[in-house]
Amino acid sequence: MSTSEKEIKVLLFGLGAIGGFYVFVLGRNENVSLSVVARSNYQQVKEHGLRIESQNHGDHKVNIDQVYKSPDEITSAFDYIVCTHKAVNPSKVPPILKPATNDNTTFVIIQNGVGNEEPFRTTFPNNTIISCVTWVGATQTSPGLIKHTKSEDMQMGLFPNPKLNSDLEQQRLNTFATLLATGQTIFQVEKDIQIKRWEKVVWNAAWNSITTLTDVNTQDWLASSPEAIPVTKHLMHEVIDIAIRCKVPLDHSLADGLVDKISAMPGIFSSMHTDMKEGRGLEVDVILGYPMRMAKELEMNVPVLSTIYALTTAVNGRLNKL
Ligand SMILES: NC(=O)C1=CN([C@@H]2O[C@H](COP(=O)(O)OP(=O)(O)OC[C@H]3O[C@@H](n4cnc5c(N)ncnc54)[C@H](OP(=O)(O)O)[C@@H]3O)[C@@H](O)[C@H]2O)C=CC1
Ligand SMILES: CC(C)(CO)C(=O)C(=O)O
Repeated sequence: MSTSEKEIKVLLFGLGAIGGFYVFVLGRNENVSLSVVARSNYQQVKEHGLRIESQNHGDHKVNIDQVYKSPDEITSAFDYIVCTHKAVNPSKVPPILKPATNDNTTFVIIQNGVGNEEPFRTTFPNNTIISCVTWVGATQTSPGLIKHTKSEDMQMGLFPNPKLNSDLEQQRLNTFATLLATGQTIFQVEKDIQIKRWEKVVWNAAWNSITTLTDVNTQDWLASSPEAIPVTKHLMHEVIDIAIRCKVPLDHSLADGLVDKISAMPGIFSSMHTDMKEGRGLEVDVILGYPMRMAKELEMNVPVLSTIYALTTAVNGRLNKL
């Protein structure tokens, strides 16, 4: 099928570890015309393409139709823009995507954190947003090479737009779900994706910040002192309390469940730890900052979250000066 015959135009913005994985998945759809915006790996991907080595899917060269250096080069609108950049400066990216959009463009946000949708809704008030929580474990080990572990799952759902017809939004969600199914990845469609976003942020607020602040993996952290587990659970309970006050119905049993889950896994680091090691800015705002802001607005006392937020923000400040 030639590019002009393909029916669904998809742009992926943020071609790193997670972006590389989902480009691979979407590229398995013959009817998708697939474009990417690549930055540090632009030259490599433009000249030699993108490769994935996946413990679940095998080794592949990824099908990409068009590689852009910046959205400024784009002159027509896409049906879907999949955003897999790190949310380090959440409100900076949506405005730069404007050349690739019109009111029919659906945004698909695949990022850790909470509150990620708000800057997209502010910039694009007439558009559909699909919000996704991924449990894919992946790293870009060299420009244009994505290594994917066995970890693979995703939950997705609408960030409903009261200005739009709900059938239209549902249809856009269903179409994207079909692309993921044809791409043979694991996912579930959720009625209330905010529950999954906050559940994941309880996980990330703990493990991403602790691995970054200590530079030890999760197993070594848990065994490091008798305080490690109670402190971690205290932090998780504070984030759960904030979610509940924000009317997202989490259950406090989640904290025990997440500690049991990590205890059963080999020691891992996190995407935030990778950023720290690479000297890049951290996703403090969406993982710790948004819950912190909500806690302040609601006049809640969250001593462990405040401490972890202050320490991680200091590390982020140091990295931003490098
Ligand atoms: N990696 C993982 O295992 C997991 C990650 N996540 C989440 O997924 C999201 C993506 O993470 P991950 O793939 O690891 O991140 P990476 O750092 O590997 O990839 C992000 C990509 O976005 C690009 N990018 C960022 N800003 C811009 C910009 N302004 N213009 C063009 N390109 C840009 C980066 O380019 P450049 O290389 O030039 O910086 C990079 O290629 C994050 O929210 C993360 O928390 C969730 C679960 C697991
Ligand atoms: C891969 C995983 C699930 C590990 O906690 C993650 O979300 C991250 O590193 O940000």
